[in-house]
Amino acid sequence: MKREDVRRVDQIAIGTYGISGLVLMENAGRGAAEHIAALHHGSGADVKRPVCILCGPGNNGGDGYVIARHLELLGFPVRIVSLVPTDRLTGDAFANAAIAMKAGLPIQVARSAEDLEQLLVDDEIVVDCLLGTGATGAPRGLYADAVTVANARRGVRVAIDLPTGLDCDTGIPSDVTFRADMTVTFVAQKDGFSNSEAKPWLGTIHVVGIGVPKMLLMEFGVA
Ligand SMILES: NC(=O)C1=CN([C@@H]2O[C@H](COP(=O)(O)OP(=O)(O)OC[C@H]3O[C@@H](n4cnc5c(N)ncnc54)[C@H](OP(=O)(O)O)[C@@H]3O)[C@@H](O)[C@H]2O)[C@H](O)CC1
Ligand SMILES: [K+]
Repeated sequence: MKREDVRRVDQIAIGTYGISGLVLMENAGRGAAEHIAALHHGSGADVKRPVCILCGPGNNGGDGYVIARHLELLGFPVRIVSLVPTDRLTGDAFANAAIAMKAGLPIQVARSAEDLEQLLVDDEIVVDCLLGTGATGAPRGLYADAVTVANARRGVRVAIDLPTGLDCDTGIPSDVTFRADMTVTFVAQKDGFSNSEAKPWLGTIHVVGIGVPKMLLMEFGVA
């Protein structure tokens, strides 16, 4: 699907079908958490690798707060690094950040590249909830820093909905693009994911359904 179509599906699911955006976000985050947890089984060790979730200013970041809550339930040590103060979040993202805060999930705010250098460490699962379908152009400022630092760390990288920096309609990566080992994308594959240029940045792709009715998916030709 094209970026604007998947955003339209989101709006219709909420506006016409009456599904709460919180329900869509919960389905997205829970589905993503289950794929991240499945990464662990291969290692055999019963110690679960710590997970660091990088959250941006929008609903892609909002997914990260849901992912954190579900991964904690699955036994993973989780922490959230937000690139914005949580009171800057709005809507469903703010709602889930507030739940995460009340639930005692560790949240740190990164305000500079230096902060990010200290906050991101090796041997973690790093989850990219920085920018999703709301991104326009190459990652700017602190978002570019976060991608650069995350790519430099030794660990497993997971992109949520799309790797920050990758244009999901064309598959063309920016100079600074999150190099994911796995991408969990919502509703349907994004058209750009079929571009071979995108492969090094996507890793293994999983599509997670978020409860959008089949009738609506059929209208957009994805069911
Ligand atoms: N049906 C679905 O697919 C669902 C998707 N979900 C998730 O929601 C995101 C889309 O969320 P949205 O809030 O629309 O957008 P983002 O989270 O991607 O954030 C975009 C904001 O980030 C700023 N921005 C945009 N481009 C850049 C850039 N190049 N560099 C830095 N910052 C950027 C911008 O904020 P401003 O204040 O600067 O305008 C954008 O507003 C989707 O991807 C899914 O993960 C739902 O959770 C479930 C349903
Ligand atoms: K992302």
